[in-house]
Amino acid sequence: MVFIGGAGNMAGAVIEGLLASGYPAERIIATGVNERKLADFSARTGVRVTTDNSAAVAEADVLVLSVKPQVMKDVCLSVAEAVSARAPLVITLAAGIPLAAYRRWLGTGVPLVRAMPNTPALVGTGVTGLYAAEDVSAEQRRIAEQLAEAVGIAHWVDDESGIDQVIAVSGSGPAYYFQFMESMIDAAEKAGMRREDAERLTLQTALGAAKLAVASDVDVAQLKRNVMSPKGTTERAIQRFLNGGLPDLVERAMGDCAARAAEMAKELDN
Ligand SMILES: NC(=O)C1=CN([C@@H]2O[C@H](COP(=O)(O)OP(=O)(O)OC[C@H]3O[C@@H](n4cnc5c(N)ncnc54)[C@H](O)[C@@H]3O)[C@@H](O)[C@H]2O)C=CC1
Ligand SMILES: O=C(O)[C@@H]1CCC=N1
Repeated sequence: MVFIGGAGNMAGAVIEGLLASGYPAERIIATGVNERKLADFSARTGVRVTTDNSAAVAEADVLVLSVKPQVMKDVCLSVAEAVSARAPLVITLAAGIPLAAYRRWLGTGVPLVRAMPNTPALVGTGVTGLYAAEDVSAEQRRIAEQLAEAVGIAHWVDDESGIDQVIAVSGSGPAYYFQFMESMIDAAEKAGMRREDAERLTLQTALGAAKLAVASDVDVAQLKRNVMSPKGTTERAIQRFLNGGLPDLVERAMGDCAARAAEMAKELDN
């Protein structure tokens, strides 16, 4: 399996998640532009690394594209010949680039899957949204799904636009929770707690809440009510969030996120 941009944040998280799930390091090649960064990544993970994208593609059965959207076109054009010659299953992780763009850049005969993972793949708790073009075989879909499931859960969408909804929920979602944790840590520190204590308590609380929600039969609204004693402390805090418009703010932020994905697609210069 070849990852173009393999030592980056997202591909690096997927690769490390794959290795932790038992995938052999010698079957992975990661490419990049920064030799030092690649050497560090190889030393840490044991995967093969190279700055030569086309040479790596020549060995690929599965090719994962994980460079920034802004450089994706140039990268695809530069490996198009190698991709046609090898005909690997191509899985792209990029936000905001429709499959139609890859067909223009790589040619029409290439089996294409869009995957939208998230960085908790690094610890095996990722979510990966998947969308396959019609000409992708059942076996190739299974390969993409296995890759996703090695690092967390997989979620297929029927329409390509569904990927933008996945971005708004789970692709970008970890950052929403990190923002919330950061705000809690800052507030606790301001109130007088030592920062390291504020971090420890905030992170364990986030972990506990997520674990409880996943393990529980009741929905999150009920779990919230279970913490709120009538006229108690939690009720006061939740009231502040509601008065401050948190639900509407979350809805608008997620709408902005999905809209940005659609906007990025329009910014492509073919
Ligand atoms: N970071 C995230 O949480 C998520 C990112 N994505 C997508 O993943 C893609 C990568 O994002 P990140 O990992 O965050 O960015 P990143 O900047 O951490 O990684 C991109 C990597 O590509 C390498 N690169 C740049 N030009 C190259 C070239 N010509 N050939 C080979 N490698 C090259 C860079 O050195 C870098 O290591 C983006 O398209 C993004 O939309 C998708 C889901 C979540
Ligand atoms: O912020 C971004 O554009 C990427 C896509 C999803 C998460 N990070």
